[in-house]
Amino acid sequence: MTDTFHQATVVAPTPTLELNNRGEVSTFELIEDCHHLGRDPSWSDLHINQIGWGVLSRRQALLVREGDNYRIFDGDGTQPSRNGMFCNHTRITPNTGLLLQDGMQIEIGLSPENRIVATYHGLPDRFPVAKAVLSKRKLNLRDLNEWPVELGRSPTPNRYASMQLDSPTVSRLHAKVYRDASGHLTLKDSSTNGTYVDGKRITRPYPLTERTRIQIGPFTLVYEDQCLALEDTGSQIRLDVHKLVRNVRDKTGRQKTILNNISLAIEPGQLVALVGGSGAGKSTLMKSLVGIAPTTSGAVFLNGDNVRQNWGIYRSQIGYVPQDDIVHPDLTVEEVLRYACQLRLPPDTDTAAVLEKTLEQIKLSHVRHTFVRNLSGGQRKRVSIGVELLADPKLFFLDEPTSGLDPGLDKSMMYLLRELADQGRTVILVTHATANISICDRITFLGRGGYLCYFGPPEIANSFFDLSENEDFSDIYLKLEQGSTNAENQQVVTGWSQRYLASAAHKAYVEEPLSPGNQQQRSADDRVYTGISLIKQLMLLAQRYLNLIWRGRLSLVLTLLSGPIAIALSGLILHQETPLGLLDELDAAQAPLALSLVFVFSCIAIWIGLSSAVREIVKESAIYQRERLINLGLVSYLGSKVLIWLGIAAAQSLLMTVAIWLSFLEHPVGNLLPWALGIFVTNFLIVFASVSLSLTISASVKNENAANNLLPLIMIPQIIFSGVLFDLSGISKYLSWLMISRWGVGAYGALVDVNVMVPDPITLPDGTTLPQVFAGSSIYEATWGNLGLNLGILLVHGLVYLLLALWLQKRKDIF
Ligand SMILES: Nc1ncnc2c1ncn2[C@@H]1O[C@H](COP(=O)(O)OP(=O)(O)OP(=O)(O)O)[C@@H](O)[C@H]1O
Repeated sequence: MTDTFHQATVVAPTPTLELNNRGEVSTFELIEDCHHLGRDPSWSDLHINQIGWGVLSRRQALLVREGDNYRIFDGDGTQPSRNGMFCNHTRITPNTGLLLQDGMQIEIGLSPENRIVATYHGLPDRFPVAKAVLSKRKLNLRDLNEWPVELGRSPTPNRYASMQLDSPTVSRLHAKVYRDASGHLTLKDSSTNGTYVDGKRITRPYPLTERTRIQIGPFTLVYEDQCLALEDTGSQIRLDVHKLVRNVRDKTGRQKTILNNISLAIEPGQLVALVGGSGAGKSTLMKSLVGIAPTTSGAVFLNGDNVRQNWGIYRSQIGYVPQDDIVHPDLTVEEVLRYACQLRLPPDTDTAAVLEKTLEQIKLSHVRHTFVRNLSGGQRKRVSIGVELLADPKLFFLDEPTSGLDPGLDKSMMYLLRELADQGRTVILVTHATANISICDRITFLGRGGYLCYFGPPEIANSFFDLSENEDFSDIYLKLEQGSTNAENQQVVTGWSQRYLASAAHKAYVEEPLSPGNQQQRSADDRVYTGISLIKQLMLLAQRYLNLIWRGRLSLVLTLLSGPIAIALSGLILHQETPLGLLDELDAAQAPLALSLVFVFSCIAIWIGLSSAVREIVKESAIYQRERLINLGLVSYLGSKVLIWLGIAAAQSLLMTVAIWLSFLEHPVGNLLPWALGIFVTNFLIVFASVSLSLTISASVKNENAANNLLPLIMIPQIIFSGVLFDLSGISKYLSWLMISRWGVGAYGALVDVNVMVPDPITLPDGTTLPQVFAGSSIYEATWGNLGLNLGILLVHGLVYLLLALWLQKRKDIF
């Protein structure tokens, strides 16, 4: 037996590039040092010229060997391709390109309906590729024998027919795919935040067809060839801003442009500052990027999707901290975060764990039990940031997060934002503080009139604006403010803007990386979904509101006591009179006195109702706007206020009834129903109608001052048109129908039965009768019909005001 020695031939595997165009696959071996990919036969050696591959440019990519692998450049290496190439939504540029690693996927074009996915199979790399790049997964449904397929944050353990989609906004069992006897597949949503198909939230079982795109939280799945494939983990968001223009009318009605043809390309993971002089248009630009401000022309694309048309999908992936604080000052840090967590995240979320993680992220664990109002400005901003971080957004907008902070806090805030960007988030902030601007990846300098004067790395800005050695970043502001008149200054600004458009920086940082969005028009899904059930949201909001009211309990006590005190004072003045009880011998002065007293009761109840709730909506309008953009239901929001105020109104009415009982020895007769019950019900309905009216005022004004100023204007007609001080006839009679006081006094008058207190008129010997101060009125008739009418109309007043408040709030909706 001879030993044979087989020499093993080590064959170096050849890297390949596999192009997948909606199921049609072309594979190329990469053997040369340099390859050209495209449809141009004279230029490309990796050449494709088949029908249906139009998304590929004539000169799509250049591949140059680098070590064991290839570096890929967009276009021909100098000019970018038409549809661009992306890795994890970051555009590959013609200049620096991207070093390919085994398993990497490159997308050619951003349109989900029409793009090519190129997979590079190279030599396994010593350095692992970022997890997100390789996290594409596929579930073959063809041979599955367990149904349904579970999709969610935490599907049943050890279940093969499942896909785990780990994000705070995804429910544990978010959606399921069922198969019927004939093999048809149906997608059913069982989530809080919704399952979307092609941009629309599904509200009933959805039959899956070839290339159905399912969006669950940040994840995108595609059903294709009987497989469910994870197309995008949504862990990275790029922003492409195309020629944004916003025209508005100024006070004189003249049209003015506040955003002037702005284009930007913001890559995933970048920290971008929007800077410029006051009124340059930074906040307007930011709101347009968030998608909450309209634009006259142009569009903003997130990963290729038009933000306004796809708001429903991106809503949970966008964090937005506006200029005003979006947290209640009378809650503790932990309470703010807990309520936000319960309102925004699925009910099966581990709230405690999310809270801990967020507190750590914003570095506020040590002040978790401190009231927000007792925090420093920087800490308060961090709480607002924390509220937004709960849902782990991949795109973060902050409007002046460092305003009013000292230099140290400004620095630590900027470093916090840098950290967030380094974790893969795209962070965009408006700022006036430029001391730490150098840690940003891009700065966007706007000049007056919304002109883009610079967009690029901070280190190049100085040379672009010709700053001398003695000048620093703040001198750019001065350069853009030059000119002694508005017209001169505008010329300076447009000069810089034109210079930028013609610059190499514009080519490198805007033109080349800017990607065409998905141009398919889609009607926006503009409904607000509450996520958790309406009742649950109502109870949560009511609980939060009660908590807030309890924190201001001194004013609550004053509200509760003011009615009884006013009644006690009236009782003190009238201690020798019997205004409410029926006298054995009728007295002409009693009925007017009784009317004056019930008029006072009525005014007290109206004032209490009006004054206590008139600031309740307007004072939290920033919080409302932000929460409404996420999932706040209108009915549950207003309902929570009404629910609490109904409770307070009941307590007030009870205390007032007790005060009447104690202050006046003679009580009304109570022919229709026990007097105490009647007074309680009347008082309750007056307070209810007044609170509803005050909520309407609160919903209609811009600030708390305006609400306060309106109070006397609302109260005075209630006094004048009550029907007690003056006789009402003609138009004033009809106007009085609009007053709560008219019906309040009517109900009290019927209960006290003021008509029966009126003695017969005195007849003179000549047969004429002496005129009476008060001769009785049908308004105070003590019948069930009249009492019911007065109480019923008080109820109608309350309900109509609430509907009005609802409508006013709805009008504030952006979507
Ligand atoms: N809806 C609107 N109608 C009319 N003018 C508007 C409207 N929105 C903004 N403006 C005007 O557009 C300009 C830019 O406003 P914007 O708030 O975006 O500026 P800014 O750069 O953020 O200013 P600041 O730094 O002072 O906050 C201002 O002159 C503002 O008055």
